Order: sequence, then structure tokens, then C-alpha cells
Amino acid sequence: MVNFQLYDPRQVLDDPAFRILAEGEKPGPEANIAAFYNPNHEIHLVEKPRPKPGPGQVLLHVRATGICGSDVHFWKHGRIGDSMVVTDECGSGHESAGEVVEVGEGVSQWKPGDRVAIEAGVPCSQASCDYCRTGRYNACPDVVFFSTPPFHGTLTRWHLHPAQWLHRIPDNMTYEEGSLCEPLAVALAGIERAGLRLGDPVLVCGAGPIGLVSLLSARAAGAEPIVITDLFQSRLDFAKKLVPGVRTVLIERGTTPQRQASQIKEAAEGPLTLALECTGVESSVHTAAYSVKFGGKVFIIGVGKNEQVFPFMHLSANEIDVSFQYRYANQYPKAIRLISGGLIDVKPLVTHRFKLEDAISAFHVAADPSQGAIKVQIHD
Ligand SMILES: NC(=O)c1ccc[n+]([C@@H]2O[C@H](COP(=O)([O-])OP(=O)(O)OC[C@H]3O[C@@H](n4cnc5c(N)ncnc54)[C@H](O)[C@@H]3O)[C@@H](O)[C@H]2O)c1
Ligand SMILES: OC[C@H](O)C(O)[C@@H](O)CO
Ligand SMILES: [Zn+2]
Ligand SMILES: [Zn+2]
Repeated sequence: MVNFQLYDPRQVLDDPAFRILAEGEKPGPEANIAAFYNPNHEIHLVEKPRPKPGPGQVLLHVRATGICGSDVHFWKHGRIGDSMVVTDECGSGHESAGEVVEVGEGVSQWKPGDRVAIEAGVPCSQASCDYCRTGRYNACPDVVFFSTPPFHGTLTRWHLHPAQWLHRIPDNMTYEEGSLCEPLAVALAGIERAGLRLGDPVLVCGAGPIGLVSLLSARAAGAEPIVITDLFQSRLDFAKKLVPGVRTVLIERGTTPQRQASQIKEAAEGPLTLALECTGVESSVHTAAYSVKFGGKVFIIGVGKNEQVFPFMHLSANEIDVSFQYRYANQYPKAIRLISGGLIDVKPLVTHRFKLEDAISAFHVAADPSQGAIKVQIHD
């Protein structure tokens, strides 16, 4: 039996209600199709039933979904670290916004037609859970994070969600912007915990989608100057178009982190207070460490190798704090206010758009660096 309970959306494909579509097969306009990856590094369209909302649940028509690097990573590499491993077929997508089509019993705050950003992680919300009760719900041990195994994703046509984990998007925001609240939430959580202040000189390492939303957020928070790094000039050019005042440093493979740091400090005309590390690459973490001043902070948002070496004595002798970010908590309402209020413009990040039926092509574009994609979106 397929179980459509929200907290157990781990339907498996030996269930006859699920079907992998044949290549070239055209699903009907109402079919609940989704893009699934599996341990064999395959990605394909799957048709699954349209669910009915239970008590406290809302059925959504997902209108926009962005492809995250972690979706591509799960497809290509089958795991992120030791705790998130693809062992079965798993639905992709967690950066989504949609339209309410039906509400379950007891749901009074939503009605059909309402437009919402879908919070990608649904924690247990129990008073007995310390992390949920104290607002640090990204640490909830029972969180359902969509598209991280074993939970299917929101890249589908019809998605069930608990009513209290949706966020209304105002009329001046598109579904696309609603879906971009998810990566923006990652950056906002980082900025908040890093304690960035007006006028702080800041380094952003890496100009991928997370580095770019961090750049936009740091700019909105009043950082000046901001230096951004990347291995690719095209990504730095993109960053410069997005935030014209940003200073860029191209990282050349083979140069030492100390040398890279001196180029960064030269570009900033002084050492930095804070580095927002958005690559998770060991050498970039080192570069960040050598770029910040005595008492500065290296704030690591990127994820990478399980074990990494730190420049221990440099950090110690310079009282440099090192912190990490794991997803986010309490950031969607802020993300919506910042976009709707015009302080952060995420629209230029979307470089490619596909229809839901073409989701597999969308994944191939997102995974191929030569295509120059920043954010690939799927619309329905
Ligand atoms: N902490 C979290 O909760 C969280 C959430 C989302 C994403 N992430 C992680 O954030 C990181 C960035 O995500 P993304 O989607 O932007 O990834 P991405 O791969 O698109 O971008 C990373 C960028 O870093 C650049 N880069 C690589 N090595 C570099 C180096 N040594 N110096 C400077 N730049 C370098 C790459 O060229 C690329 O442009 C990833 O590790 C991702 O897994 C973390
Ligand atoms: O945007 C959120 C991130 O992609 C997730 O943390 C993912 O990488 C693992 O669950
Ligand atoms: Zn993500
Ligand atoms: Zn909890």
C-alpha cells in the first residue's frame, strides 16, 4: 500500500502505483510526474498517484522548482557525507513554490489559489523535541527534508505539505522568486549567525548559486567592500553583473592559499572581517583563514570532504573563529520580506527554464558546467 502520510513519504518503486516512464513517453497534463534519481546514477521521470490531503495537510500544484547542486550530487555521486546516502529510488527537488489546490481537515489558513513558498525541511514540531521547541529546528532528528534520501522531493506536479510549513508569497513576487527563498534561506541563516555588521569588509568564496545569494545578502546587510572568488572568470563576471560594486579575484589552481589571500586583501585594500566560505573545498577554507584579520571569522556554508586539515596555528594565533551552517531555521519569512521589499533581487540568478515534462534535460544542463547555468528552473 502506498502511504501518503507526510512523515513517511518513502514510497518505493516496487509499489505498482509508481511507474518509471519510458524514454520519450508523453505523460498526460494532469499526471503526477516527478524526477527521480537512484543508486545507479540514473535520473528518470516517474509517474505516481495524485495524493489527497489528510488532516492538517495541503495539496499543492508545484509551479516552480530550482535544481540545487545537492540534487545533482545525489544523482551523480549517490551520497553527501556518510549520513545522506541514495539507497533506493528518490524524488528530487527541494527549492519549490506552488499554488494551493485543496486543503485537508482543520486547515483554515489556506484556500485554493493561495500562492506559497514551500519550506523544504519539515521538522517534528513536538514539544518533546528540544531543537524544535527552542527554534533550532534544522537540528531536529526527525526532520523530513524533501529530496534528501529517504524522502522524495518537491520536483513533482502535485505535492502534499503540512499547512504550517508553507509561507505566503505576496502579489509582487513570482513563483520563481518563491522557490529561490530556499537557497536564499541558507545564505540568510549564515549571515545571521556570522553576525555581519554594516560596513564590514567581507570575502565570499565561490560564485555558485550559494555564493551569489550570500553576495546579495551581504550587500543588503551593508558589507563593504565585498570580494568574491572563483576558479572561473565566467562566474566572477556573473557576480559583477549581479552586484556591480563587488571586487573579484580569480583563483588559480596551484597557487598557495597565502598567495591567494594576499590577492584578496589587495583587492579589499585591507584584511577582511568575515569570510563566507561557499565552496567547502579545503584549499578555499585555508584561503579564507589567511584572508581574515586577527579576531575575524571564517563562516563555512560550503560542504565538502568528510575530513579536512585546518591551518591550526594560524587560526589560533589570530583568534579566528570558525563556524558552520547546516541548512537553516526561521529564514523563509525574512527571505520573502527581503525579496518583496526590493532589498534582494534573486531573479537574475535564473539562467535556464524548462517544463516539468523536460525535467531530465534540465538536470543534464544543471550538471554540465560548459552550459554556464547558475540556476536551472522547472515550471509547470
Ligand atoms: N550548509 C548548507 O546547509 C548548504 C546548503 C546548500 C548548499 N551548500 C553547499 O554550498 C556549496 C556551494 O553550493 P553551490 O550550489 O553554489 O555550488 P556550486 O558548485 O555551483 O558552486 C561552487 C563554486 O565554487 C567555486 N570553487 C570551487 N573551488 C574553489 C576554490 N578553491 N576557490 C574559489 N572558488 C572555488 C566553483 O568554481 C563554483 O563556481 C556546496 O558545497 C553546497 O553543497 C550548503
Ligand atoms: O538547500 C539545502 C541543501 O541542499 C541540503 O542541506 C542538502 O544539501 C542536504 O540535505
Ligand atoms: Zn539545496
Ligand atoms: Zn523535532
